[in-house]
Amino acid sequence: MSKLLIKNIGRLQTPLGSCSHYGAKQGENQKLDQAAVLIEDDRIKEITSNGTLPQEEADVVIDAQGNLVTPGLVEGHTHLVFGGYRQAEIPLKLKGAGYLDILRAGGGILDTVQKTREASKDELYQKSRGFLDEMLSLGVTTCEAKSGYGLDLDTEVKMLQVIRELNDSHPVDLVATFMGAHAVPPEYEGRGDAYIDLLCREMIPYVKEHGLAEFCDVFCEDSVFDVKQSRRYLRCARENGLGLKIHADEIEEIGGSQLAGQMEAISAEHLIAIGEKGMEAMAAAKTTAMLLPATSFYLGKSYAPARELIQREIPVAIASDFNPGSCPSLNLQLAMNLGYLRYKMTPEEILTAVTINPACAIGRGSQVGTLEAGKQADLVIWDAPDMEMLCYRFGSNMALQVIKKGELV
Ligand SMILES: O=C(O)CC1=NCN=C1
Ligand SMILES: [Zn+2]
Repeated sequence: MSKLLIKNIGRLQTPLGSCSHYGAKQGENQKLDQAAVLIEDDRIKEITSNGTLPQEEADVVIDAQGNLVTPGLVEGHTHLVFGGYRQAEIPLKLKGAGYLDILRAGGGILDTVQKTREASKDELYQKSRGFLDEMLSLGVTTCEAKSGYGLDLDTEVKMLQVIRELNDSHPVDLVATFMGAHAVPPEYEGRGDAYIDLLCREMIPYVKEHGLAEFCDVFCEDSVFDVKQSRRYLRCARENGLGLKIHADEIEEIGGSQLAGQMEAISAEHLIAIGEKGMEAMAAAKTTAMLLPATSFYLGKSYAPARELIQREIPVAIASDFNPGSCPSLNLQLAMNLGYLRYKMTPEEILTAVTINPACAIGRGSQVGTLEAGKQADLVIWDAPDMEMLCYRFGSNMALQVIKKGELV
């Protein structure tokens, strides 16, 4: 049994509990000064404060040098696994082409689909492993990853197997989401309903039977999948015992966030264009709003109404949305900065939004997302005295040391 002590923690800041926080609770953090954490194997054993230390001896001692310590960051929304890149879209965007214009012209997601179908599993594995190494160095200790660049069974399975193999081999814990309804593949062009039939008849049952994903996600958007198609796909996911997520109201408001609330989806993602009815439905269902501010930044779009979502007592999470098309940045710290500067969330609300709330939105709220005895020992020692400094500084990696399952990584 190994024992690790982290001492001289100037400030230990964490949400508490295993449930998502909303409304006034979005900003509720425990703040302990002059703290210490005793870790036994991969679990937190004891937390002390005000200069006292745990009684038990430790094998290894880390001096946090008076810095801030928080839970490891939980990245709640990525398209981590993909072939190729889409840097060629930038000149088009800068000339005014919209995200959906590029998709309708057969580029965008479908460009990545072609490159992902062509890529070998090992090539995808190595590339994604490199991204995870970088995310870990930024303080991310748990990460959701979606499929959705295959749009045929073989390639979707290839992507989900890459996620499973990364989860087995990399320190970062991964949670897989099947997103076969990311776009209509070329071979089904103009036949979206028939593709939804294929997803429901063949792909979702296969994914469930082989334990390849815990959630299903759909891109409910103008010119992609409408509410009717999204509902049919999510009903099939629910019948197969998979959790429900939905890319909703990213570009146009077509009713995705309303559908999320009506179906009691665990989360709805993007919400830049969310309206009154969508907020009402999500508030009633306590569906988590997974906000993606770096995508707003990159697309030059407006920002989701985070303050109103908090006011409506909808749980708010913040994620990177790392993907080759609408957000080629995996930096969750940047998303935190944008949460401060553009969503006008407080540092406490932001900490909740990148720890316990995304942990709950990917089914890991009882294991990670807070620093408490019994939780998994995933922590970050920051080059900052407090959360205000962490949200204020941007462009640098502020993570000094990352502890994953009780080990310095
Ligand atoms: O464009 C992409 O590859 C990722 C994306 N899916 C839905 N919105 C963005
Ligand atoms: Zn996304």
